[in-house]
Amino acid sequence: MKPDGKVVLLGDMNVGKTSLLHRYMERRFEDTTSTVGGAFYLKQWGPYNISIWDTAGREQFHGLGSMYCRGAAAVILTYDVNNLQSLIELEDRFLALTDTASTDCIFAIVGNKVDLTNEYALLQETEDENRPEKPVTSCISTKVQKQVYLDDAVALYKKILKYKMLDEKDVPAAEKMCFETSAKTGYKVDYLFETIFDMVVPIILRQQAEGPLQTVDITNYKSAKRTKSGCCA
Ligand SMILES: Nc1nc2c(ncn2[C@@H]2O[C@H](COP(=O)(O)OP(=O)(O)OP(=O)(O)O)[C@@H](O)[C@H]2O)c(=O)[nH]1
Ligand SMILES: [Mg+2]
Repeated sequence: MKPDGKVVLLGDMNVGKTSLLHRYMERRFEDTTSTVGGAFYLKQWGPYNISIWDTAGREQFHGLGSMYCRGAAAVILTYDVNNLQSLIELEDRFLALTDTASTDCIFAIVGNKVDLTNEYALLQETEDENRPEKPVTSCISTKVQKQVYLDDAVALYKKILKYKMLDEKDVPAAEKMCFETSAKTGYKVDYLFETIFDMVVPIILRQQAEGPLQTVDITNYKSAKRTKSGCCA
């Protein structure tokens, strides 16, 4: 089965890429083990099958990153809001891996683990009451001051546009493409993936109009039905 489009999660080890994808696809937060290589889930979105690739953040697997990004319609650059270095790494180490992505690839920047910050209670209050998956109130009292703010992510988004030589008016606004999430509570996880899938559809249509997608290596295919997390060999 050949996916119609491809979304790739990139970012440093331990930022929560596997947990985000697991939360979205399996509706759960579980203990993970550090990813080895990469794995993908298939998500049906309307008439399209979108593959969502989880990659390994560990340095030793870095060489694989550009292979996973080949032909990608969207790249989700993930950092941990409590770890400034994880944002810096996105620019220093991961951005270059996206050179193999589709020319009209969209970029999202995602700060995960907001549940650990002292801002989280406030964020929850502003959440829509009718959301199907309301975040559970955490009882952890060891909240910390965030290390990375949305403005920092917006600044990175603008640097990406520069790097890609894209004009701000030709791409989605930075404010729309910078997200803060919690894989642990589910905060904004559906919103993140579904915003991106909607944006990927026109890219799929364009890719299909222009000819077949590059072949996707399915040796690491992970069925969406399987529940074991961290199983990426
Ligand atoms: N509190 C909190 N912990 C999280 C969250 N997301 C992930 N974690 C924890 O952070 C650790 C790393 O999560 P992973 O999802 O394995 O991170 P990863 O980015 O896939 O790491 P690599 O596979 O090594 O690249 C695990 O202990 C998770 O339980 C979150 O939103 N909140
Ligand atoms: Mg992982």
